[in-house]
Amino acid sequence: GWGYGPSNGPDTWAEGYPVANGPRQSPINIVPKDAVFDSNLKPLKLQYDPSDANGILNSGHSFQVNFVDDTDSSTLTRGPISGVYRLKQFHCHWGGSDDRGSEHTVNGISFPCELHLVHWNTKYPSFGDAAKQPDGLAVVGVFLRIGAANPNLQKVLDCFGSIKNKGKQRSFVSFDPKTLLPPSLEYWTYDGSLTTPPLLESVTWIVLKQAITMEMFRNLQFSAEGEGQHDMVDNFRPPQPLKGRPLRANFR
Ligand SMILES: NS(=O)(=O)c1ccc2o/c(=N\O)[nH]c2c1
Ligand SMILES: [Zn+2]
Repeated sequence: GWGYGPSNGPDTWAEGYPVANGPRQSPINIVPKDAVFDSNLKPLKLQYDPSDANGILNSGHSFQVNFVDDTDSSTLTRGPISGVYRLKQFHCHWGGSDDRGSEHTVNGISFPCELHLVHWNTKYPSFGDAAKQPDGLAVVGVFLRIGAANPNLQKVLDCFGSIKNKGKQRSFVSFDPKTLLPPSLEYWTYDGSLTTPPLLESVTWIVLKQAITMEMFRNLQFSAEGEGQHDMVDNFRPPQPLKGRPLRANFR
């Protein structure tokens, strides 16, 4: 299956997923001077219930913290979107060294890590259905830079010992993802896609301008137990062509 190695990485994905060359692919390189300030863009409204946290998994592509999403208890509203989007999961992408790892770049610069908070539009019956719609998903992207440990993110990283290998999962409860957000919620927004196969063009991207700090981790494996050591690093897709899409900002 697809991955991030030389034989199954991002440059090969178009073979199995032709949309990889589509008109609204993600991530992109963000050029702040090309962003258009839009005064109609509202502030983000994130309302999360920590009791919705429901386990942490090594998916073989990233770690993923899953949330119960059968009620409107953890939602994203306002911002560039209309309606109510439910939080389903968050995960990260990171590099094998501190000079790379994020999916979005800013003026061509990569961050060592990027956090994605994945939400789906409740006008559709499920995440799976929403993921097939042009307005189905909204992902909040947060850049992470090396610095002081974030005590809340540390709660996530402290689980990695028990989900080292692909397919491993363990309980993870009572966690508020809002604690992973920076003080400022100023954002860029554009229409894009999932950054992993199936690369569906269903994501309203909301990328925060301000980064949070973290102590870097690199102790997960792509491989299942007993399948050999394949360190989970460099699990990022490089920037894709903008193809004329507008990039908007809710700040000047
Ligand atoms: N990396 S990303 O664009 O945030 C993202 C979010 C949710 C996803 O679900 C996926 N397959 O079911 N891929 C995927 C990528
Ligand atoms: Zn992601």
